[in-house]
This record gives sequence, C-alpha cells and structure tokens, in this order.
Amino acid sequence: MNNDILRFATAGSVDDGKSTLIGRLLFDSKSIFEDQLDAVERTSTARGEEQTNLALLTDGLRAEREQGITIDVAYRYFATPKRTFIIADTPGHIQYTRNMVTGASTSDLAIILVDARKGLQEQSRRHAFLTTLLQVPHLVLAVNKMDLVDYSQDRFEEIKAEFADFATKLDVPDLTFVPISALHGDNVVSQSENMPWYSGPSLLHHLENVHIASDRNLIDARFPVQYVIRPQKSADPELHDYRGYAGQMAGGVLKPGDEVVHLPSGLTTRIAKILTADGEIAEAYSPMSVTLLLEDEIDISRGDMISRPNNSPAVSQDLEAMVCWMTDARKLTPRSKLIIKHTSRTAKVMVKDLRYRLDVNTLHRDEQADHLALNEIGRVRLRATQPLFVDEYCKNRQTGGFILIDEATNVTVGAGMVVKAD
Ligand SMILES: Nc1nc2c(ncn2[C@@H]2O[C@H](COP(=O)(O)OP(=O)(O)OP(=O)(O)O)[C@@H](O)[C@H]2O)c(=O)[nH]1
Repeated sequence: MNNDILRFATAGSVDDGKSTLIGRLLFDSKSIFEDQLDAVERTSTARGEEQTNLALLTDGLRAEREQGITIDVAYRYFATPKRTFIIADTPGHIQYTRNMVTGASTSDLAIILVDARKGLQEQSRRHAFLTTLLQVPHLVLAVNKMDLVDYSQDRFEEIKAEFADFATKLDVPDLTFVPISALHGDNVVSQSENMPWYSGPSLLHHLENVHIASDRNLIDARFPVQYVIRPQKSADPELHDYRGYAGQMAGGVLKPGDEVVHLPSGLTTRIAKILTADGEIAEAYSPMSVTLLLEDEIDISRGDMISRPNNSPAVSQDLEAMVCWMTDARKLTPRSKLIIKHTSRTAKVMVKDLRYRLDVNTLHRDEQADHLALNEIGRVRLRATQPLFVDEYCKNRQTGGFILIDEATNVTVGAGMVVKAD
C-alpha cells in the first residue's frame, strides 16, 4: 500500500536545468501539485487512499524538521494516478555534498542531470558517487538540453558510454539514461518526436513504473520503539487497558502470533495484536507506523528494538561508519564528543579515530587525515555510551544510518552509514 510513494532526489551542477525539469514535471503531468502538505492530504483523501499513507509521509518530514536540520533541501510533492512523488530538490551550487546526503538518504531514486553540451562534469561523478554511497537503489542520468545539440543521438551515446564506464567502478544497482529537453518538454512526460531514435520511456513514465517494492528489506524484522503507550484506566477495557509500543517498521514483516525478541533484554514473547489508526491489521512491514501489543509484560522503553529471536541486529557500542560532515562551525576529530541519533535511540558518542578521509573526486583515501571539515567524507570509528541495535547500512538503510548532533547547539553536524558494528 505504501509502494505508490516514490521519493526521489535531483542533482546536477548549476544551470544544468534542475528547476526547469521539476517545473516541467509538475506542469506537464497535469497533476494536482501543491507545496503544502495539507493539500496533498486533501488530494489523497479525495482519491480514497488509505490515511496511513499520508501519516507516514508527514511523519518522515516532521522527523527531519525536529532533528534541527538546517539544510536547504526543498521538498515538493506531486501526484499522478499511478504514484505520489516526493522530490528532494537539492541546490547544486554550494554545500552540494551536505545537501545531497540529506536529500538522497531517504530517496528511492536519484536523477543526475547533465548538460548535453558540456557532458559529464566533475560534479556529475561526485553526485553519482554519493548516490551509491547512500545506496539509493535507482539512478537516472538525464542528459538535458538535447535541443541545443540538435537532438543528436551520437552526443547522447557518447555521454552514456562515458558515464557507463565510470559507473562500473561504483557498483550502481540500477542505471537508466534518458535524453531530455526540460525546457521544451521532450521525453519528460511524453515521448519526444524530436528523438525518434530513442525507444526508452519518458522520464515520468520511468518514475511511475520503476519497481521499488523489492528494494525494501522484507526479511529482517526491525521495530525500533518510538513511544510506549501506557495502560490507562477506562470503562472500556478493549479501548484503553493495554500497554502498546508505537513506532515505524524499519524492516521485515511482523504478524500477530510471531515470536519476537526485545533488545537489549533478550527476552522473548509473542505479538498479540498490531494496531494502526484505522484499527487492527494482520501484518506490518516497512515503512508502516504501527502499535504492537505483546503477550507478556516486558520492561520496554523508547529506543529499544523488537526483532526476531534468530535474526537480530548487532547490539554494539562500537561502530565503524562512513560519515559525511555537515557543518563549518566545528570539525570532526578523534575524541570529538557528539550525540548520535540512531533509529529511535539517542546516545552520547565519542570519535575513537578517523581511519581515512575520502576524496570524492578521485576516490583516493587519505590515511594521514586528522579531521573532517564541512562536506568531507571519511571512515570513522565511534564508541557510544550505551548499546545501539545496528545493521550494516548496505543491509538496511534505516537501522544502518544515523545522524550526529552537536550537544551544545542541537544542530545536526553529520550523517553516517554503518560499515560494521563490533
Ligand atoms: N535550451 C535549453 N535550455 C534549458 C533547458 N533546461 C534548462 N534550460 C535553461 O538553462 C538555464 C538554467 O536552468 P535552471 O533550471 O535554472 O537550472 P538549475 O540547474 O535549476 O540551476 P540552479 O538552480 O542554479 O542549480 C535556464 O536559462 C533554463 O531556461 C533545456 O532543456 N534546453
């Protein structure tokens, strides 16, 4: 039911045509589009969609806002009869890395725009690298301004070959090339008559049909507890007399009757019921927001994890991760003390060491580096003051991702992807 939401990020150098493309998509798709979330909400209710869809959508965005992210990523929404789209529009000029990490970390797909006249730029490679680092499952290279190269197939093939060659170094999971003119609308929403040699889908057609359901991890059940709903005195015991655990599914599938394990206690019990705002349901999977009722009383708090007895995340205070540093107010150095926000758990963390800094242009590793500055990416070892329940980011972007917060200012200063927990 949630598969009809596609989150995508756009990236490109200045003037490659991102704003024009987004405008064109919104305009030509003749969809109901509004910047305001309440408008999306109205639309979706009118279309008879399930309410939970929207709750999820707003939850995600609200969570980002609450984390005090000061990054100027603009979210835009539009819908076609097939899907609802959330675009993370990341400004290309300054702060590209930080913006892109923020915008792309929750995206199903990224569009990298290239100006057909200029071809691949250093920034296109950097964006592609970040996309793979963030494990965005689908990548589209949109070769824009085809009108300015006479809709030349040769030019398109040239850029395509160059990028495909570079992409082999990156392990891009799914790569699609589309020749477009954002200004004139060629291949954006409908097939272009100016490029009869191109037989692939228009950009919107691809966005509407790209298969994302299987990108979600449906194997490893993960339920980070966000809130504990305590029993209340009520005349109607069915309604209020229970203890429930609310949160968002971060992987796998859970059903009533399933045996589950609570972390950190290691105690096991079974799921009694799964509730949503609309009532009881038979199964929960990512990214649904649900409340679990368990058969036994266990002492469970916010930040704990519910998973399956033979398939749990690592329970560890030590993490090794790729971190993107996002502030110029301070640097990341060994012994830096920070706050880590990982799933629904918040803990203090210390940087044990910086193993290397990565040059995102050359992919060179500088093992002598002693700090990370704004927009720099490096591999670090962290030690938290309490155990975290983590998976490797390549297995699960939710339980493998985290943000780092400056304690004094409460500002997000870094984003991380777990490489290993030990
Ligand atoms: N001829 C032609 N011009 C285009 C096309 N797409 C965009 N442009 C022009 O290129 C210029 C830059 O386009 P924008 O959409 O503002 O570029 P942007 O990537 O959003 O730029 P920033 O927001 O500064 O990063 C504008 O003058 C557009 O009209 C296209 O397909 N063909």
